[in-house]
Amino acid sequence: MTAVQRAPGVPTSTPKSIPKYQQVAESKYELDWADLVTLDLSQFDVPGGKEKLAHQLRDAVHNVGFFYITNFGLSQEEVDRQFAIGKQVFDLPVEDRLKHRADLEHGNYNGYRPRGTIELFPGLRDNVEMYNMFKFIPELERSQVDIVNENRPEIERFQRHIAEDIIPKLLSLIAIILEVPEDTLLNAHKFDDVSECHLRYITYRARTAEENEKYQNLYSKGHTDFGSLTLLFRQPIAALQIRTGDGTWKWVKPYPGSITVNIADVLQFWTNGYLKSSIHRVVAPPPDQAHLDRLGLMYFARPSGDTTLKSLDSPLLKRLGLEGDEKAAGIKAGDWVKARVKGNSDKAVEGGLKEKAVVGGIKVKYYD
Ligand SMILES: O=C(O)CCC(=O)C(=O)O
Ligand SMILES: [Fe+2]
Repeated sequence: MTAVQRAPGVPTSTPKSIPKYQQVAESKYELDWADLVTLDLSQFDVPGGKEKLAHQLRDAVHNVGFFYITNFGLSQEEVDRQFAIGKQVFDLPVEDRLKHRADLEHGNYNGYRPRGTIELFPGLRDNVEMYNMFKFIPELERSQVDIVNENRPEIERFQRHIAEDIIPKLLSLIAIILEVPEDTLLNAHKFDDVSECHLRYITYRARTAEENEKYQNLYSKGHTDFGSLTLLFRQPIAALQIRTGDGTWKWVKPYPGSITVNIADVLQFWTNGYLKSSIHRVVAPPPDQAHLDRLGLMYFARPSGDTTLKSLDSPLLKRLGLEGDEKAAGIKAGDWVKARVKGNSDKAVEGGLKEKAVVGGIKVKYYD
């Protein structure tokens, strides 16, 4: 394993003990769940396994943009330790987190994003807080709350397993689908390269029934993610919904031992739309969970900042006639992500924002 880079002043003492995290029970409500495929990543290294997984994934990444993975090499105990650390971070007085606020105004997500940064409707702000930890490499070092410093080796091991094992497997499968050399996408996602990849602790503070009505039950507007792949560790509080081709919303069921994965913008650009950066939103949980603060754990994979959004040279895309629209070719992936982060600070408009210019004349859509 690569040596852990320690930031100056990071204590090396044994971390203080943290209460075990207890995941809540699933909702009893039978919701309109999305039907998503599950990839068993333990099959990746068996002979012929990759090809089978790629075959299984093809429709999901092209038409749906969401799927589950299982057997990804992290135990529920290791995952729950991250939830436990995340809980400690959000249990701190807000002033402690604010000392490590991300420079959102310049499109930088590294650090704490306070509640209320996004205006969902005019005068109505969000209930989301995030603590984003970029890769622990010297160029991306920043100050952190003590609880993160104290548990840094464990957080880094977790983050590295995702970045150096799970993400490469998924990117290889996508390369197989696109009929490009298996390391094509991987080469743009090296751990030591500067990128916006991050591990995120996130919490949605519960709202009252009156608040939910005012907000039309919306916690987070329908959006696409900015980078290449998003991993959402199992979250038993139902709230995530994906938008299907016919414009209806389906709930994402939290299956034990799974991670929900979605395709994000950069993969869509690289494939001229063949891979679907799919629209999702977060809404108030069903009545038996609506009173609970919803803690989440996510990983956002994003390519090296200096790669561009130019589409890949892929035999599959050629056969499908999906080359050509090169509006995005000159845009750097890092600039795209920064512009989208910055755009989150824009004011809400009366009647709902439907479309917003990001960079290079390219627009994204938003949904209530
Ligand atoms: O909290 C969730 O379930 C999804 C959050 C999300 O879509 C995001 O942070 O981009
Ligand atoms: Fe998202």
